[in-house]
Amino acid sequence: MNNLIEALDTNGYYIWDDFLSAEQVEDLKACMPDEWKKACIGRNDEVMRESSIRSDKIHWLAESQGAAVDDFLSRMEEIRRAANQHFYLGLFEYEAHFAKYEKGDFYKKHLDCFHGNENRRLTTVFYMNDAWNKEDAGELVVYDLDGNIITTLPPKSGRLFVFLSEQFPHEVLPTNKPRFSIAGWFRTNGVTANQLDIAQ
Ligand SMILES: O=C(O)CCC(=O)C(=O)O
Ligand SMILES: [Fe+2]
Repeated sequence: MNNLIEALDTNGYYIWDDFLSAEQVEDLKACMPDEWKKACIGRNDEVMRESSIRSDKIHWLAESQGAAVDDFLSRMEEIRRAANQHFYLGLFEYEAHFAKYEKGDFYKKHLDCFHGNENRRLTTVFYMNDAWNKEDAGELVVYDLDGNIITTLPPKSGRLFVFLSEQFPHEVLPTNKPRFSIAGWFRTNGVTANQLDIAQ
């Protein structure tokens, strides 16, 4: 946890390898649904099924989806507390979804705090893909606000990537095989009536 806080302070992001064990990853994958929804982009009142921007499918995390999900959410709660304690970020909510990218799926360059999601402050992406090889592609490419590439991350099992949502545009390159992850966001305030989370 100290490494995370230090790296966020210095660089604004942190790559936490082996955040969960292989066994824990398997338990989490077992909590994934049989049915997935096409991911959306846009404000709640003008939700676009914009398959030219992203083509993954998602399923929101909630309580009672299994012990592994509960454990994952409590680990995120620890991160939330530590971030608040050190940075006074005032984060008080975490929302997250499983994401499934099938062969050819991608998510073009974007910031996570776009229209209607301005209160997303800290992003987490957790990967659940065993034996990921270079030819499998599907890397996360992370940029700074000037457009320079900061890092290119294979979606390696057990890896948690944490970054300040407003500072790092990023994209998921088309994957050559099924790619599973949990993307999540710590927010600064609650969801209001006319500004429900947009990605459904
Ligand atoms: O899966 C990833 O590597 C990142 C996903 C992402 O950028 C998002 O869901 O906003
Ligand atoms: Fe994103």
